[in-house]
Amino acid sequence: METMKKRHLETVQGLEERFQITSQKTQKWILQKVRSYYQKKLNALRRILDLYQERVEKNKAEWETKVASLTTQNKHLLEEQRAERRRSEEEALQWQMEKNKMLELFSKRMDALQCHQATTLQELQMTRQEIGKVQDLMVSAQEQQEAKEETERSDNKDLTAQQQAGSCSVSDQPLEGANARLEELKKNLYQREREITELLKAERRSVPPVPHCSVLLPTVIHKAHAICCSEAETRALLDKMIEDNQVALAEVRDKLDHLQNAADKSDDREKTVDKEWSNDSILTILQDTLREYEVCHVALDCIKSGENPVTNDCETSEMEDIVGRETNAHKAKNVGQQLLLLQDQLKQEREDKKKIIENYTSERSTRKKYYNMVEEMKGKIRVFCRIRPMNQSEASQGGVAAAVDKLDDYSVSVETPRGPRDFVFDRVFSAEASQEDLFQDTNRLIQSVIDGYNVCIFAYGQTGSGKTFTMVGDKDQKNPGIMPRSFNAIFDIMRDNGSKFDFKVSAYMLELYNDKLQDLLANQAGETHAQTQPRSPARRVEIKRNRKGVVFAQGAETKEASSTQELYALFQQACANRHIAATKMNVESSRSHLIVGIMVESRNLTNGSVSTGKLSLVDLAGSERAAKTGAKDHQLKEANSINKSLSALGDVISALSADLPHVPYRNSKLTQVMQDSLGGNAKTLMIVNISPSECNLDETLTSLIYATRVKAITNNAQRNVESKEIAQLKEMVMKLKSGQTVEEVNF
Ligand SMILES: Nc1ncnc2c1ncn2[C@@H]1O[C@H](COP(=O)(O)OP(=O)(O)OP(=O)(O)O)[C@@H](O)[C@H]1O
Repeated sequence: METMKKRHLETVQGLEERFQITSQKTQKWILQKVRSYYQKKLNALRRILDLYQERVEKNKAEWETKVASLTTQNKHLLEEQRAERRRSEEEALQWQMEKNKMLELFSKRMDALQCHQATTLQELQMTRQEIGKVQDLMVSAQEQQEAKEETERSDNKDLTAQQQAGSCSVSDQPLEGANARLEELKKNLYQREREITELLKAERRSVPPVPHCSVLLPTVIHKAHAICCSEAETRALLDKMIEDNQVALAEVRDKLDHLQNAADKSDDREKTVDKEWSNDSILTILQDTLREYEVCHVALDCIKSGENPVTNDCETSEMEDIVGRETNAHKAKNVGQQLLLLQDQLKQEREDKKKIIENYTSERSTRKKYYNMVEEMKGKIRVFCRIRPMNQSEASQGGVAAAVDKLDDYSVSVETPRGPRDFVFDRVFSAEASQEDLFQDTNRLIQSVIDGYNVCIFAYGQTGSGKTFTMVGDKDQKNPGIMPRSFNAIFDIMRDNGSKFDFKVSAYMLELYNDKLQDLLANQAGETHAQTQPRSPARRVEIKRNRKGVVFAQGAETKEASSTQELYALFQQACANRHIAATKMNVESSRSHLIVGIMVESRNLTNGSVSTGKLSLVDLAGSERAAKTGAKDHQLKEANSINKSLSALGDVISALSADLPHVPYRNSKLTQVMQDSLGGNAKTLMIVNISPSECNLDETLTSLIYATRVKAITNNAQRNVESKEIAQLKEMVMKLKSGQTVEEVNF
């Protein structure tokens, strides 16, 4: 038992020892396992941490670059903002200066007006004095007449009926003349008084404590008009007075002769003292009246012609001759002095008027300039009008007198059977204006193209009115038009900005002939066509619009040009391919619409942004009547197609100017081509060309009405500019589309 117990204990001990050994081993193993598990986990976590750290580092670096680029951009923006502020301050200063100038002009004009008012008052005073004198004269004449009649009745009752009648009518006549003159003078006086009251009222009404040009200008213009009108009225009155005076003078002379004859005869027959006295007194009255009329006549003539009045010895003696007697010399001198005064006043008034007109014209120009600027800012299409010189055929048909007249830089007047009709445009160019003059006002738009705007310049007008001359120039290019001048201007501006921008110029040139778009650059250079024969079909050209609404010609050959010469060579190639033919109205009539598109891409070297401007230059074919141009067969077809497209253009213009919801752009290819220029996002300039001749009056009026409607259309010009990143992405897309490989780009 003891042995069994001992063995059992030994076994238990052994088991316990084995268990301990096993459990120690297991524990170690488990510990090892756990350790290696956690070690692995730790390693994995370390790797993840490393990765995260790597990423954080990378992100940090990226953010730092971004922050750096944003800081630079911000710096640029701040600089730009500062420059902008400086510019606007300068502009504000300029505006202020202009405003001050206008105020100064206004105050000068007010002075002139006040001067005019003072002169008019003086004139009134003198007219009153004159009326007083005439009234005195009338009273004394009437008294003399009554006294004479009294004497005649009592002392000389046997005077012949004929003599009585003669003397009566003779003595009544001057009174009637004087009465009429008095009435006229009174009328004149009342009118001047009314004018002055009105002027004073207007002045009181229109002068606010701090005058504002826009409020004052209409009043000033109104006053200037009123002065012009009053001057014209005064002239008319003066003419009438001279006329009446002449009639009265002739009548008095006749009567005087008649009376003298009668007196001579009666002298022979009956030489009674009473009769002599009577005839003498009548003669004296008549002679005095005659003298007065003569003096009046000379005075009126002097006033009218603006000559010096009778003041020096020689002239005084002339006056004395007119007056005829020593006793009247004194009177004549008085009249001479009055005339001198009147002359001075008249001279002063003329000078005032001249000044007012000058001020008015300069102010009108300034006003129009600012008005145009505001209109341009609003996005209004600008319209210039150009009058062509009269050609030989017009001169032979309707004479050299023009039916169209340039009133000033902004208005043109057309003489219609119903009277003159005026049209106002952004600029009006007369027949004498040179190509240079016209382009000076167009140049600003070329800068806009470089800045990334879409610009369209097109010429419109009847056939032979000078569209091609304006857009292209003459045949031998002695007077180049807008197109070649624009090419020069583009490259000039590019040269000036070469240090800040990288430029790329490309162009397409199309013609719209018989409602088909033809690519004028698709043919080989130098290849010319039989001018009226249709060309072999080239690649199909279609008009498309991009997402921004900018029109482009899909399928048209777009060629790059690196200099004016290269661009001009392309243009010459296009012109050589154009359809031109002789018509009755024009020996070189364009039978198609010419469309030149020049794209200018400018990459800003500082911030990498890219802007793309497009200049569309359009020389439209002329509207024409078959009867006038003598079109037949295929020329008639061409003319119909031209008129159809122009009528579609007219419909688009009508819809846009009337703000209709639907604009029928799709009715013609021409309107599709010009969609972004009319009511689109382009800055547009229309040049309406007109003939000066009366024989083209209907067409001229139609063109001007058409152009006036275009003036009402508003575009929404926007810059086409993209950031560096977008430009790069676009470039990549283009390369990928054309199958090229692209390098990875870090933004
Ligand atoms: N301002 C101008 N000064 C001198 N000559 C001019 C002027 N405008 C036009 N001409 C001349 O008048 C003629 C007709 O002009 P042009 O060919 O430019 O007319 P058009 O309007 O283009 O006609 P079409 O619509 O038929 O093509 C040309 O000989 C041209 O040289």
